Formats: sequence, structure tokens, C-alpha cells
Amino acid sequence: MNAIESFSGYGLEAPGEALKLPARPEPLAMKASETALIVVDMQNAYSTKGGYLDLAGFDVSSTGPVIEKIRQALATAHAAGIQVIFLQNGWDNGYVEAGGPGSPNWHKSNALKTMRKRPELAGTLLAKGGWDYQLVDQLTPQPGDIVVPKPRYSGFFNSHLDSTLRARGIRNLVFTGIATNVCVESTLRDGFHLEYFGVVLADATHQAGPEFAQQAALYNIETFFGWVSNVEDFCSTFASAEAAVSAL
Ligand SMILES: C/C(=C/NC(N)=O)C(=O)O
Repeated sequence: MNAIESFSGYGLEAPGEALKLPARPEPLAMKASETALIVVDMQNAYSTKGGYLDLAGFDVSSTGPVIEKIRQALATAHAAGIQVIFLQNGWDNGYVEAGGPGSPNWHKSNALKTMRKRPELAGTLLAKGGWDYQLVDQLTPQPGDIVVPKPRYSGFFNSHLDSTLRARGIRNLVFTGIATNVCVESTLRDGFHLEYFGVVLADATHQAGPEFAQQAALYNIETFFGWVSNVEDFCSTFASAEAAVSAL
């Protein structure tokens, strides 16, 4: 029995059967109705050539297979009745939400730094309304999916993510997206502190930086903050929830 199986709930009995997702360091029991698939920042900025990460010198040449894996996870989530949430990172086009020199974000954000270094890019990176900010064409939200804009690495800061999840009785967060070692890990860690169970589908994520950053993030998650699984196990686990939804 794992931690979730022995948990007695918080007054509301969620419908559906708890399924056991194979994961490291141990399988995780979760109900589709208490689970959200979180797609982190799958914007041109993070996965397309000519987007922010590419312009800032990070390698985005192998994000294609990640997009395909996320598509597979999305198909299963939709069919199984799992709430899908897209996080979208960025700021108003005047960059007020990015914070000025009084914010560490102004000093650490590589998007803001790149625009300061290359004035011809000013106003283009991660600005709402622009191509860089847009979700990639291959991952368009479907009716019923929720898009949560966020202005910092963690999806829980200055956003409606927590209230959106709590209002729906969601306690398990299945993470996909880019970057594993920045916004995925930041959001999963904050979720941990807010009592959400976080699991990352490793092959549906990609790091910003060298491969060791991916491995370090996954090690941290598996060892300290959550669980690590993959798309195939997620899809085969929730195929039975899918069957239950289509029988309704
Ligand atoms: C480096 C970086 C990562 N963002 C993310 N979505 O993980 C950034 O936003 O500057």
C-alpha cells in the first residue's frame, strides 16, 4: 500500500477506481477524477527554433519527440476524463509582470537578459500576443482544457493554478513539458509543499541546458519531491479509465 492508498480523502468520495501508475521509486495509486495532466510551457519560446531558448543558446534540436509524447499523453488524458491544464509562461507586452530591477526575475531571466543584450529582439520574447509566447501548433488546447498563464518559473506563483485545482478536487499532478529542470521542477516542488502528489512523465519532458540537468532534475524529483514515470505506462494505466468513461 502506498501513501495515497492509505489516505482517507477529505470528505468527498471521488468517483472512479484508483489505478496504480508504475513509477519510481514506487507505483502510485491515483483516480482519474483527482488527477490533472499538466503541460508546462509548450510554447514556441521553449521548443521551436528561433524561439527564446534557441536564441539564448540552449539546444532545442531534440524537442520534437517530446511534443509527440505529450500528444500521446493528452489523447489518453482526454479519453480518460483527466483534466488537462496548459501552463503558459510570459508577461504583458510592456513587461510590467516580469518585474523591474527590483525583482530577481529581471536579473536571472535569460529571456530578459537576451533582449537586453540584443535590442533588436526587444518586445519579442515571451510577450503575450507574440509568436514566441504562443503554444506550439501541435499542442492546441481542446474544449474543456484549461490554460493558466504564469509570470514566474513556478506555476503556483501569481496564477490561479492552485484554486483551479482545489476547486476540482485534484490532488495528483502528472507533469509533461519544458523545461524539466526549471518550470517543471519548480511547479512540482511548490505542488509538493501544497500537498499535491507530483509525478513527471520523463520522456514527455526536456531540460534547458546539458543532459545532466535532466538527470539531476529527475533524481531530485524521484528522491525528494515526487515520482517519475513515462508516457507508455501512463497511457496503459489509464486505458482502463478510458474504457470506463466510454461505457458511461
Ligand atoms: C529557462 C527558462 C525555463 N522556463 C521553463 N518553462 O522551464 C525560462 O523561462 O527562462
